[in-house]
Order: sequence, then structure tokens, then C-alpha cells
Amino acid sequence: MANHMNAAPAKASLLGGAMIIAGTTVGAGMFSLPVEGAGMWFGYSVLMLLGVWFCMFMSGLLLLETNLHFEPGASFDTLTKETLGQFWRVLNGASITFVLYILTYAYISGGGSIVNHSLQGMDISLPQSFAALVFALVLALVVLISTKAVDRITTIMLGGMIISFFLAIGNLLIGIDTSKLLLPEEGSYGSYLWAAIPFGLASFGYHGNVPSLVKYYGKQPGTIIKAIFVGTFIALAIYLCWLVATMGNISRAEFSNIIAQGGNMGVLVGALSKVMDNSLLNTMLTLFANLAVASSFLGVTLGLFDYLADLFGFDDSRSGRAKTALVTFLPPTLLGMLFPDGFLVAIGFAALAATVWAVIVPALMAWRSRQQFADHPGFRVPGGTPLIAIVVLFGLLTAACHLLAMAGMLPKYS
Ligand SMILES: N[C@@H](Cc1ccccc1)C(=O)O
Repeated sequence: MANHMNAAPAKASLLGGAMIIAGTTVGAGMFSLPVEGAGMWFGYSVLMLLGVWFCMFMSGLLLLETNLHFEPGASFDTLTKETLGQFWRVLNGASITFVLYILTYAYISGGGSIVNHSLQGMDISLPQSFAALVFALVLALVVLISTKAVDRITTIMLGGMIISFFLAIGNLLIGIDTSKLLLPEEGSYGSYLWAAIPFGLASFGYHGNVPSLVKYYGKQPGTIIKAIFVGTFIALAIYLCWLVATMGNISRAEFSNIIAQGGNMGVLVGALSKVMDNSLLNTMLTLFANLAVASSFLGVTLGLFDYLADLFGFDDSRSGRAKTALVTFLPPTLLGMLFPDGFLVAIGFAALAATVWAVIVPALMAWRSRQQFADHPGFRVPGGTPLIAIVVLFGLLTAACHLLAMAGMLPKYS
């Protein structure tokens, strides 16, 4: 999750906004997709991604619709307070905080696992909890230094991600085995769809950036809609290539093995590395995975850092920032060291909480604001109330899938 808000150019370009959205969207969630999608395999995974992308794109537009009734700079707290009232304001704030914290933990878990995998390539082996600590400390230091430091570093990382992704994936795409992809062995597939939906939702989360885009561009719905469309579409394209590359090279049976080993990022990348014979491209793939999770970590924790500083009233002095850093990073880092392999569980819970603030609340707010601001309509998402209902149902369905999967009541591939 990149955060480029502070570097607003004199004339905000569409590309800048689209990159902000794509940078936020593409993150650790992506590494859960092939593992959680292994049960339903490629065809159903593509269908799920298309459906989830559509609903998450629409919920972003519904959020934008409400946001445009307020002054640029107004964010979730103001929007929920003015449209839905105190109950939703508190629930929404709690669900955002929860998502930011648990994603930070997921990134530390995934980051530790991928740092460990990278070090193994250099013949260094560390306990994974130590690798998680190193990953968290180095990046926390960047956030502690300044927002500007985060901004510069994520920009460089985004460039590195694009180059390394296309080099590594290009090679994997050439080597795919279409029969693996399209004609896997006999067995049931469709029933595994449900448990995977929450991971699709988490992978398409970016909604914290919608208020930032309104602040960045001002009240320009046309440009903002295009930025959200292009940004999420880039993410969709990257995910589809990623599924082709992983499922076209790793068989469904091998995925059982990956799942048995916890399904963390390092295990998945390790399995892919085995099928790549070129060591440079192998390095590119590992580099991409490191950059993807590191840039997401910086974006998410910067948001959490600013939010907690404001909540606790810590100032911007050196000691104030140190205190904020402590509350931001200590709990997830400790968890990351105690439970280094909770990556997939954490992404699932992030999805559950995200159904509230990234899906259901945006839909309800748009519905309310259409009544409240009936005399100055402004931008309206097409589709009327039925579209709002579809988005709410999607949120409820995803939450139900997560809860049922947790209770062991949905088929899970293993
Ligand atoms: N889409 C992000 C996670 C995320 C979820 C919700 C909001 C923001 C970010 C990822 O894949 O890592």
C-alpha cells in the first residue's frame, strides 16, 4: 500500500492517482490468492476475481459519491458521523483500526517468511521469528524518520516492483503448462469457492485512499472515477497474470504441500523458484515479493501511525513520534514473532473487518446521502438502489463465508 499523498504535483495527473490506488491494492493479499484458490483452481478463481473486482470498484464509487457532498479533506469519521450517526461512526472507526493492525501483523508474518526465503538463497538461515523482527524494525525505522522518507522509498519500490514483476512473471508465463491450468485432475472444484471469497475481498481493498484522492484532486468526479478504475484494473490484470503464472507452473497436488506448510509467502515463492531455472529471474521474483510486502507495510503503517498519533494526542517531536511508533509497531511485531505463520489467518480476518468499512458502510452512506442531499444531487453511481443492495449483499456474503470457514463449516482444500 503506497502512500503518495504528500507529493501532490502542481497539476494532479490521472496516472498519479491510478498509481496510488494500484499501489495500495496490490499487496500481501495477492500472495494468498493462489493458495486459497487452489481448491477451486483457475476457472473459478478468475470468475471470483471478476465478481469481487466489480463489487469493490462499485463500493469505492459509492464512497466517492458520499465524499463529494463534503469538503475535500473530510474522511471516514466525518462522513459516517454526518450520514449514519454515532453507532456506525464508532463501528467504522474500530473496523478500520482493526484492519490496519492486523494487516501490519500479516505483513510482518509474510515479510519474515519472504526475508527468510531470500536469505536461504544466500545460504543464511535464521529462525523465522528473527527474520520477522528484522523486517519490522528496518521498515518501522523508515516510518519513524518521516512521512517524506516513506513517500520516497515507496516510489522507488513501486518502480522496482513493476520491473521485477514483468521480468519474473514474463518468464513464468512463457513456461506455463496450459493443461495444468485448464484441465486439472478429476474432482470437485466449485464447492471451494466460498471459503476463498474473503481473500479476494482483501486483495481488492484500497478504500482508505478514496478520501485522500478527493483531497488530492478536489471535487473532480470524472478524474477520480478514472483513477479508481485504472488503478483497480491494473490490480486485476496483475492478479490474473499471477494466477496464470502460479497455477500454470505448480500443480494442484503441490499446492496441498504448500498449504500443509502454512501457505506463507516464502513457501509459495519457494515452490515457484523451483520451477524457474534462471537464477536472475528467480532473484527478480523474490525481489518482487519483498518489495510488494514492504511497500504495503509502509503504506498501511503510515496510516496507522498518523491515526494513532491523533487518537492518543502524541505530538510530532522526537519523543512523541517514538511513543507513536511504539504503539503502532510493538503489538504486531510481538505477534509476528510469537506466531510467525499466521499470514493467511490474518488476511482472512482483515477481510472480515474490511466488509464493514470498505463495502457495507460505503453502500449505506450513499443510500442515506441520496436522501439527505436530494436537492443537490451531484455525482451518482448508476444502478440506483439495486446496485447498493448488491454491494451490501456482497459484504454480508463475504463476512458469512469467513465466519463459516472459521467454524469449519465450509469445504477447505488441503
Ligand atoms: N489490498 C491490500 C490490503 C488492504 C485491504 C483493505 C484496505 C487496504 C488494503 C493487500 O492486498 O495487501
